[in-house]
Amino acid sequence: SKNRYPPGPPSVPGVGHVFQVPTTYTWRYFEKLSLIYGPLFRLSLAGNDVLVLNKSVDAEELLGRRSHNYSSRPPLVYAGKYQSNNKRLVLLPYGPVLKRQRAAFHQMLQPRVVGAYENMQEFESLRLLHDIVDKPTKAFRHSQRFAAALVFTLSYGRRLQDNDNDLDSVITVLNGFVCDTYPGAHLVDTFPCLDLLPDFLSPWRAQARVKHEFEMKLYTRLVLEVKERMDSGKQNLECFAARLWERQNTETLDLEEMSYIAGTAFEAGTDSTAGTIQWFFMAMILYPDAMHRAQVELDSLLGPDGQTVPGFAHINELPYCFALTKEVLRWAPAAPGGFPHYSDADDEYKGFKINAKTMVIPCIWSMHHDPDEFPDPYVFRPERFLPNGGAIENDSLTEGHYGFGFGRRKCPGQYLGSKTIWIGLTRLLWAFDIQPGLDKQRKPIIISPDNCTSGMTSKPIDFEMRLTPRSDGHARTIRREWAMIS
Ligand code: HEM
Repeated sequence: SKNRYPPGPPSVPGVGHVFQVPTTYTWRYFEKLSLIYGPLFRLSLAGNDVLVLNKSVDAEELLGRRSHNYSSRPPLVYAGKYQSNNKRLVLLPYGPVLKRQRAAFHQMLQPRVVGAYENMQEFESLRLLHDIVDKPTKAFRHSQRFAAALVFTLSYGRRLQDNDNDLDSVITVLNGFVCDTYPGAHLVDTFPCLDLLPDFLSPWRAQARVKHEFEMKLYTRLVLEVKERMDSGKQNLECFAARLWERQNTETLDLEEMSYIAGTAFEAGTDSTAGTIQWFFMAMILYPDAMHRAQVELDSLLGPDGQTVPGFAHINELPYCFALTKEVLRWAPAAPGGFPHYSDADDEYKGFKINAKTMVIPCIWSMHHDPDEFPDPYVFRPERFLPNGGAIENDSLTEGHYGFGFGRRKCPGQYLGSKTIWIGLTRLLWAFDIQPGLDKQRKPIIISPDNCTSGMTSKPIDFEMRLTPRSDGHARTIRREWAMIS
């Protein structure tokens, strides 16, 4: 029948599944439902249709091949209208503003261009190693700084200051934003009629506006600083914000939009990249055999004495490190619940009706733990990505998993992000033995991937670990190389 909808759990008249869908760790709930109702199921949030996709074939078909219909985002009153003044790329509906902003991203982040950032990635990853040699207990913080420093330089054409004020500010923005955008986080997003209530009955509105002002102050200051440096003519600035100022002559980008475009690169690139590195630390503690195999590969190429730091020049000769990077992106996707897409028109798929204005959630967690596609999906096993007799040159860090999303909304930072992860992980594996922290009885502290944050992105909650240089030679090389370039 034309009116047959995908299956789903029984719902309550009027509100649908509003009170059944948890507001945290939703991907785990979706995975459970998919075992009962199948890979494609439907929920209703107070009359708004939600379609959850748990198999990659369905996501590739709907969000990929039918992307003309599934490339919008569900309207968010709190985070979209009030917090972002409808200008933040990641929440924009499909249309001319989104296309303009994505074109700006594409100019800076397309595969042809990202090769030019390798020096910067090698520089910052050496700093990461040096920071850890200096203060090994702060590895989480160092990995956050590593991720942020790269996108900061790319966005604003200068290095992130050592006092880290800008890093702290963007982390404050992000910690709020990844929760505020989560489906069900704010009642007004489920019941938009609440936006009709006056301010004195809607304290959330003032709260969202305060957040807007905070992030505007930060992002506007940063793009205006770039303009000042351009006007002073002292530097030939090669950065995202400078390109945006140049485009202003031909396009109508207002200051707020420019601030959000550059700021989005800073925030989107920091959170997901740092989170992935933190998941890597956990994987190495839980699966030490994978770490040792990668170290054997590195030592047989570069020698065991730690005299040569691996770099992009070695990427094709380190297939296991390449596969390990992909396995981290699969095993613990940075955005496990996926970013919701939104349909524009009615559609039919596999005999099911999909209404216009359906929120379509590609549950990356379920797809990456689908045993038909990834046998033993909960086990961390880089071997599953080892090129089968083929050469690594023909492989890609962004293919074979769904960590960067789908279709026309697929992550524009995927090429930069995946290479940042590769250089970060490969150098960490070369430099350190990563082991669990010890409790008071000197027994290894047990850690679990279940102990993670919940929001649009997810990362492990900070845990104790020991990072020890693999030899004095490794530590000496890191100090020497850093002294030479810093
Ligand atoms: C390991 C690193 C990264 C991961 C795992 C990741 C993952 C994702 C995912 C899953 C999406 C949603 C795609 C969809 O809607 O289907 C996304 C969107 C986005 N990412 Fe990334 N990302 C990473 C790094 C970056 C970097 C480095 C940047 C920028 C410099 C970036 C900028 C963005 C932007 C702007 C969007 C929104 C795109 C849109 O709505 O059209 N990401 N990312």
